[in-house]
Amino acid sequence: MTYSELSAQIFQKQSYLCIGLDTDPRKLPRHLLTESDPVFAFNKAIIDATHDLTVAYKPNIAFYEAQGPRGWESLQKTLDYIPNDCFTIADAKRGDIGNTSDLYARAFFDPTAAGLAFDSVTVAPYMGRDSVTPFLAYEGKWVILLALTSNIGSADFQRQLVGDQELFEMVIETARTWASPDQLMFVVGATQVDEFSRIREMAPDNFLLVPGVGAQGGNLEEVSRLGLTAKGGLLVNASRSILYASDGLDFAEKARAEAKALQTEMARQLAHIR
Ligand SMILES: O=c1ccn([C@@H]2O[C@H](COP(=O)(O)O)[C@@H](O)[C@H]2O)c(=O)[nH]1
Repeated sequence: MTYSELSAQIFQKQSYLCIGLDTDPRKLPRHLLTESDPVFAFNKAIIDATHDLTVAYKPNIAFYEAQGPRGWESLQKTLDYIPNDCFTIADAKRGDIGNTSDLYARAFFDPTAAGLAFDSVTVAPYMGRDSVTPFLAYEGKWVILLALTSNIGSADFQRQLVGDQELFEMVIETARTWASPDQLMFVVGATQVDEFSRIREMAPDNFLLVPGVGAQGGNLEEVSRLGLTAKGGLLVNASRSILYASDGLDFAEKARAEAKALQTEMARQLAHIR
């Protein structure tokens, strides 16, 4: 999906919601456990219940890898099931020396080489340019680079001064010379709202993937006020608060209600721009 297509989806659906498919087999409603693939059955029900309210789905790859080959199969089926009007994010946080990143990129971007067909993958910047550029070699595919993450440990390295900048600022400034906003987004935690204006100034056109509303307590209204652009420019993720709103027969209905509440607030915020 291109930048302008993603932007158009945001205004059409009045939503910049990204639903995180962090599907933990230990948290599935009991009635799904008799299905041949309970993880896929759960994801399918969540997608059916929410696809009109969300512009993106973000399976966190750890939840699938932890299931071995069966998990990869559930992931492939889930990806195939996501409607074409939704942007797809492999939240894998990859990045290694060039030839290894090349294979990571194939794994998430190249179905002709037995890989998956995601629109984007999250990448860690720590190993530098040659660890990131192999992902950018795929035209039309996106790198979502970790900049300022939502967790407490983000202070350990990302907030440290390198010269007169914090490390996350250097990541944003440098990575912007590697790719255009058509292929490069940044991860900025919703819990980092004090830094949002500064980040928006540094990356005025880049989409920001913002995890941390819902279970981590980030504030959607503030993130939106400081991060939205005339093109949208935000994908705000929620995972647990939507997926596990109920563990009963009504789980999909309750998930929709959670997604609807976020989308309603997003529509209200979108009315303030343009
Ligand atoms: O800084 C980051 C980067 C990634 N994540 C991921 O986003 C979701 C958040 O899940 P919630 O249940 O909505 O808290 C999860 O997959 C994380 O690995 C993040 O939280 N922060």
